[in-house]
Amino acid sequence: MTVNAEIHAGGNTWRSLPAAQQPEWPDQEALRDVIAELESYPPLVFAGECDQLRQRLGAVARGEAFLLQGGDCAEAFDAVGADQIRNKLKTLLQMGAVLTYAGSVPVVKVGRIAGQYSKPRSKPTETRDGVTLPTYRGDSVNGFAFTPEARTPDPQRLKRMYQASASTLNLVRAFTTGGYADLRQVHAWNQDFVKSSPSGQRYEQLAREIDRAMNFMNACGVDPEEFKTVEFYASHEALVLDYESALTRVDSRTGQLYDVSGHMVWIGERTRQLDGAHIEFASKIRNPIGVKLGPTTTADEALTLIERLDPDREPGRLTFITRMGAGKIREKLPALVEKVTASGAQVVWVCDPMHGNTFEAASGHKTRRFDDVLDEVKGFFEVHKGLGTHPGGIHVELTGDDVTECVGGGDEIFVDDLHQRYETACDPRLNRSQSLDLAFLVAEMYRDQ
Ligand SMILES: O=C[C@H](O)[C@H](O)COP(=O)(O)O
Ligand SMILES: C=C(OP(=O)(O)O)C(=O)O
Ligand SMILES: [Mn+2]
Repeated sequence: MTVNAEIHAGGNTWRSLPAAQQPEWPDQEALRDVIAELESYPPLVFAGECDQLRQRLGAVARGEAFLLQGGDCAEAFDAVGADQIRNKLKTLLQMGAVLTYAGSVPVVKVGRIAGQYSKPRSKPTETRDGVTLPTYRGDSVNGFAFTPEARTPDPQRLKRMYQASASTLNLVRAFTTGGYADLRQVHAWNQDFVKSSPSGQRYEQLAREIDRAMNFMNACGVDPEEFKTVEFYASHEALVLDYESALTRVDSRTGQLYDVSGHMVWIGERTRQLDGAHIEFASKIRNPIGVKLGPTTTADEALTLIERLDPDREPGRLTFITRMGAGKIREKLPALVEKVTASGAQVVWVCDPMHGNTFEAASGHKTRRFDDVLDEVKGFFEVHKGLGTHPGGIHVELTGDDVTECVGGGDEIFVDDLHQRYETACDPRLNRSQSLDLAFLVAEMYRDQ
């Protein structure tokens, strides 16, 4: 074996360990063919970009920047269109502008985008009217329609995941470097929104202030081209390990392994077993890694995760994304933060205020209350303030479209409205107005910190 082949084999050590939440592909030979094809595809990201994001996250870990990570719960193949991608990006850029300006902090912008196609589920099957079928596991695995054909896992979908990720990332790169994301467009992102929404009007006020600040900087001689491009990164849950490891490559510069399916990947609450395949896989790659931590996480588990994933204690390598629920965060988070801090590790602490606050409305819709989301973020800030640690960022499920999936917000959505535009393939997302509301409130919390 050549040195590189040996190192690459290191990317497959997970295969001997139990892997939770993997699809039951009916045809193993078809799966092997797909993996071989994926292995021949070009990388979606460059390892150097992953390093750059790790450095940016290092600044977050040191308390010098804030992470904004957001996007769909589950991206869908039929939503890979210019309008949807632009709306999501625009929402994240607007939130980033609010946080940077009103929170006075550099914001590292990372989408749950261009790869967020695979879902862990709480049940393996779904029953409707006495018919039981495999549960929907994301467009990378099976179809959302409730038919035996759609719900049968099909490995060909992994190739569509790659293609959908590539198209999405291509447009995101075009927008963020080609002028659309130019800070001087700060008003243009809001044009369709300002009249119809209170948060849009509040944003417009802020955009005017940003304009004045930019005019001031121009007058001082700052080159306006400085504002032209935005650094934006792609992230997703590394769930289907056959896909992730097929896209894991040896970096020619360093000889190290990178998962080139996205800049950052995270391990979910349901797959973070210390002796499981997902943590093993993540331990072998150099990308920045996130791990979701739910309310049952013990401090010892968090410390072992650090040993496994960040043995060199490198700020920016490991992000803990806590998702405790509004009712539990104040009780559960302090012990984790205290013990991790005492161990000398410098992780990024991020609040996912979505996944601990999901409930089913009487109508049957899975939903979340904006006030619970906000309360969890508040609890997160309170805990970090109390301990003198840095509240490093937020991780949210959102979309740029005016959906009615979460209740509450300044432009209030009521439980009775949920059916109007409920479009998510999995979890309920904040719509654009709710996302902007959240950004303003988080900016205030950050400033008060
Ligand atoms: O983000 C995803 C969901 O939280 C996860 O798939 C669990 O959802 P479920 O309980 O509907 O399966
Ligand atoms: C499944 C998800 O989260 P968690 O692993 O925290 O439940 C998710 O982020 O969509
Ligand atoms: Mn989700």
